[in-house]
Amino acid sequence: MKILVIGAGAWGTALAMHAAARHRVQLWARDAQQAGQLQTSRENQRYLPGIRLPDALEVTSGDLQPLVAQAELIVLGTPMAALRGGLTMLRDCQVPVAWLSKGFEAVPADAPAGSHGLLGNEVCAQVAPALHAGVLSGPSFAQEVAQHQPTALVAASRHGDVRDALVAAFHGDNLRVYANEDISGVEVGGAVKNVLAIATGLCDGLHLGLNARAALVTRGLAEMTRLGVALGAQTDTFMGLSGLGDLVLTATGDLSRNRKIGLLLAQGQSLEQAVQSLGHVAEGVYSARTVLQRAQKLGVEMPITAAVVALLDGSLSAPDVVQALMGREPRAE
Ligand SMILES: NC(=O)c1ccc[n+]([C@@H]2O[C@H](COP(=O)([O-])OP(=O)(O)OC[C@H]3O[C@@H](n4cnc5c(N)ncnc54)[C@H](O)[C@@H]3O)[C@@H](O)[C@H]2O)c1
Ligand SMILES: O=P(O)(O)OC[C@H](O)CO
Repeated sequence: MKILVIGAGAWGTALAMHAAARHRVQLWARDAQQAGQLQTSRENQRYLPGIRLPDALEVTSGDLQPLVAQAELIVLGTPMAALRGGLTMLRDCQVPVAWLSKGFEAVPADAPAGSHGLLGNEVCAQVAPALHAGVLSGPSFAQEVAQHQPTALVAASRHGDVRDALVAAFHGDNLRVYANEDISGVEVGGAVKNVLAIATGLCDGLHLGLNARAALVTRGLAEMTRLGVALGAQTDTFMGLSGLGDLVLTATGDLSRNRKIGLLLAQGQSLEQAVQSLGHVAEGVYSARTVLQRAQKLGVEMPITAAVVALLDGSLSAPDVVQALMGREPRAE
């Protein structure tokens, strides 16, 4: 299969490396200089330092149209902020398209009252309704996939040909890919776990203990499920790879960029300092407000998410966040 991966960050590169063992894969970087450096040095020094790119992987840049015209599967490996543009560019494609982004679109600070950001599949329905598209998600640190460590992913789409193409492209060699039709559930899991990982990073950075972290993960899963079900998702999806699976990984795994943001905030860094020192995208920072806005519109209670938003906004300090969550009225589980 001819696969085009657009975006040479950590995750796009790791999946392109993996697929190159069995398919013809082109990895496209928007920065020609970066593409040239990857192609000649055989290493993505910025995003996956120390890991050699397979010889078969072609790294390229420049005009995307000829590459798009030849591809049998196109994967958008960019952050959520670039998804709308990518899907708009690909809207007339006749081959399956998948994105790797996990989040909701951020709502600009100057957006009119009542506006809210969308999940990837909602963006796709707006800008490319005829596209056969889906998402590849699940618990997966790029670094571990690039080093061939065992990983399980979920390919979610309403279109069977997209699910099949993703399984054919990526299943094998220590990577299992499960198929799921519930794309909204899979996307809500992937977006909300990032926000919750900021909360557990903060919790661990403040040394609140293992009991507190387990409580955040469990009550966070309840929040995630409530929002997903209100958006039309299946409850079972949240017990799967993109729900509980990715929440456990991201909330507890020190490779997580979202968790690192929480840890850095606990050390007293400002949000700007934390984001800058990370050097990678932490989608929870941009999605948190949208998650809360969608929840409020639907009448869904998400106290942990609300506390993370208040922390990111600077309206609550780290100790105040703990007080706000622990001081809530008792309620039934
Ligand atoms: N890194 C992981 O372990 C991992 C795992 C699963 C999912 N994801 C998700 O994948 C998405 C990408 O994450 P990442 O870790 O690769 O990010 P990253 O910060 O490592 O890299 C982002 C890359 O996207 C590129 N980019 C940004 N806007 C672009 C545009 N308009 N066109 C082309 N390229 C553009 C940047 O130049 C950069 O190369 C995020 O939504 C993330 O949540 C990441
Ligand atoms: O590093 P994070 O926090 O963006 O998480 C990466 C992946 O989404 C984990 O599945």
